[in-house]
Order: sequence, then structure tokens, then C-alpha cells
Amino acid sequence: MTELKNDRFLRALMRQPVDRTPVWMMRQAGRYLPEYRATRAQAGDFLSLCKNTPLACEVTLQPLERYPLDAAILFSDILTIPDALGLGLYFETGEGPKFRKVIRTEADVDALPNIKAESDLDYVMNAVSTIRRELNGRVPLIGFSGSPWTLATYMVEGGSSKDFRETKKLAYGQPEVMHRLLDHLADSVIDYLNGQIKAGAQAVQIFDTWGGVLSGWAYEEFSLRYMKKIVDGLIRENEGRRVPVILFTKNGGQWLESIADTGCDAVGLDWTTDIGNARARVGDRVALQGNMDPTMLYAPKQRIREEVEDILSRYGQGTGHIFNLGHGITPEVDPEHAGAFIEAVVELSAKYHQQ
Ligand SMILES: Cc1c2[nH]c(c1CCC(=O)O)Cc1[nH]c(c(CCC(=O)O)c1C)Cc1[nH]c(c(CCC(=O)O)c1C)Cc1[nH]c(c(C)c1CCC(=O)O)C2
Repeated sequence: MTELKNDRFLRALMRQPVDRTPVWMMRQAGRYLPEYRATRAQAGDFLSLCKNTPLACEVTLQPLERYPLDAAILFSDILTIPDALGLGLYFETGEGPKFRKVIRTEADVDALPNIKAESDLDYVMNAVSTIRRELNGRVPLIGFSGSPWTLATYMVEGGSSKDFRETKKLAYGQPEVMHRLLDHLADSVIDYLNGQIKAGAQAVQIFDTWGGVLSGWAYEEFSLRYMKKIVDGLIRENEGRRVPVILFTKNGGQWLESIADTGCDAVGLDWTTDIGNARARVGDRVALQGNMDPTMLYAPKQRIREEVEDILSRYGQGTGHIFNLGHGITPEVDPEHAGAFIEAVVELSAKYHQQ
């Protein structure tokens, strides 16, 4: 494998000294980029794009051609696992993801097949190894998965949801059935992420987009417990280097200490948590990733720059911070404003890393 030319993302995740704060954006390859929309049109639709190895590689690299980003993230989706489990994923324009089949009963859970990621999700593994080869050591490649709880919400609801009524009905009414579903998903995620790591992913992130809709005890029981099982089951060293694990629970700011206790290397923060306060709470147990409100990208460029400076100063001196948005970039953002955000991190962060 080629030597990594820019490893500040991996170094910051391990709390090792860096020259400036590394930066990447959740959903950095996406609809806000005209070149992404053109490639998606060429592929036909979003799912065909995920399954087309050269084109999935192309869109992964697009944001890196525009901006001085410090990491690439595999172009795929968290819903590939439920799709491989036979639920039939499709996207209806403007309505988000949908499944042809839903999971509502004990019999539904028992009927779920055991999947083998390397064969059942071979298109993802092919994308990882192709992207890794094309990156040629420019920056590290991040692999990812959804958390079992977040995947379960889509599988039980049949798509996106406002109140997660069916999922909570199952969790509170028949907890043993929900636990069986979550356990099955955790095993699938471990196999899936280990497959991505073997194919060349140099760090992995678990997206727990909906953990924050649970109460404290329910978060521990239905979401965090299974993310810990995944952390314990992952390959943590490959090619002579640590493979860091990032856990991102949206709206999980009040549970930072328990998230850090899972043994992950970094915690992703949304913008509702003060990053300076978060750092004081977790100390140097984990790195912190985040956390500018993605909607700030609609503000004037000078305002974006001020916000970047504010977040850098709240985190303070030293390593352990990976700059990111607090959630994914949205389709209507002007790519020049995304550029101003990244440039501000590059230009303003070096002074926080002087020894
Ligand atoms: C909940 C969730 C999903 N997918 C994902 C999550 C968790 C992340 C989070 O918390 O934001 C994760 C995801 N989805 C996508 C990535 C790619 C990597 C990246 O650049 O960060 C990642 C990491 C591409 C995508 N995934 C999707 C798109 C847009 C599809 C398109 O091109 O039309 C992209 C670029 C589709 C998708 N897939 C999903 C949704 C809700 C949507 C949006 C549907 C819509 O707005 O129409 C499920």
C-alpha cells in the first residue's frame, strides 16, 4: 500500500500532535455539488450510483478536487444492510428512503437471513478498495455504517419517521424481540465494517442518527449497548496502524461520558453541545469531531469564518479535535460557502497547535 501523505485526520483521532485541525464534512459528496448531480444522472439514480464502482469512486473524490479536505468518506448509504437483508430499499423523490418490506413482529425478526458482507455487499467492498487505490495515499478513507438502533428505526417504520411510533412500540412492548433484532444488526454491522477495513478503510464512523430520540435508560439499552458490542468486535489495527472508531449520536450530547466509555476513539458532536464543555467532560479519553451547525453555511462567508474561529477557540489549544459540521451538509448549500468553511479551518487553526 502507498504511504499516507496526509495523516493529520488519523493523528488527531489518536490525540497525537498535528500542524492544524483536520477537517471533513459529513455528506461531503452529495447534491450540493453540480458535478455530483451530473454523475448521479449518468448512473440513473442514487442506488445505481452506490452500486457502480467507478462512479461511486468518482463522486467520493469530487469534494477532494474542490477543497483541501483531510479525509475521504466512502460513497454509499447506511441502508445497504437492510437492503441486503431483503427489505427492498428504494428512494422516492422528495420522500427519502423507503422499504418494500417492514419488520414488525417476532416472526419478521426470526425470518431475517444471516448476511455475509463480503459477498452480499460486495459492491461496497469493491467501492472501498477502488477508492483506496485511486486516493493513492492523498488522505485516509473513512468507512461507515448506521448504528443498529438507527437501522432498526428504518426497518420497523419502513422509512423515515417523525415520532418512531412503531419502533418504540416494539422496543417498549416486546423488548426481547427488539433486542433480537438489534443483536442481529450488530453482528451484521461488525461483519460489514470489518469487511470495509480489510478492503482498505482506515477509520470507521457509526452514524447513530436517531439515538437522540430515546430517554437516557432507553438510549443505554437499545442504542449504546449495541454500539459497544460493535466497538468490541471491530478490527482495531490494520496495515500497522490503529483503525480509529468514531461514534456519532445526533442529539447525544448529554451522554458523552457513557459514549466515551464504550472504548471508541472519538465522539461526533452535533451543534447543540458546546465543544469546550464537551472536552472538559471527556478529557483526553477520546477525540471530538464537530460541530458547526450545517445551516450556518447559508450565512455570509465572513459569518461562517467567525463561527469557525469561535468553535476553534472553544475547543482550545492542542490536538484531539477533528473539525466537521454537526450533521450532514444540505443540498441547497452554495459550494463556495462550503469552501469558505473549509478554508477558514485551514487558515485559522494552526495557532491552536503551537507547542
Ligand atoms: C439516516 C442516513 C441515511 N444515510 C446516511 C444516514 C446517516 C447519516 C446522517 O445522520 O445524516 C448516511 C450517508 N448517506 C450518504 C453518505 C455518503 C458519504 C458522505 O459523503 O458523507 C452517508 C454517510 C450518501 C447519501 N444518501 C442519500 C443521498 C442523497 C441521494 C440523492 O443523491 O438523491 C446521499 C448523497 C440518500 C439518503 N439516505 C438516507 C437518507 C435520509 C437519505 C436522504 C433522502 C433524500 O433526501 O432524498 C439514510
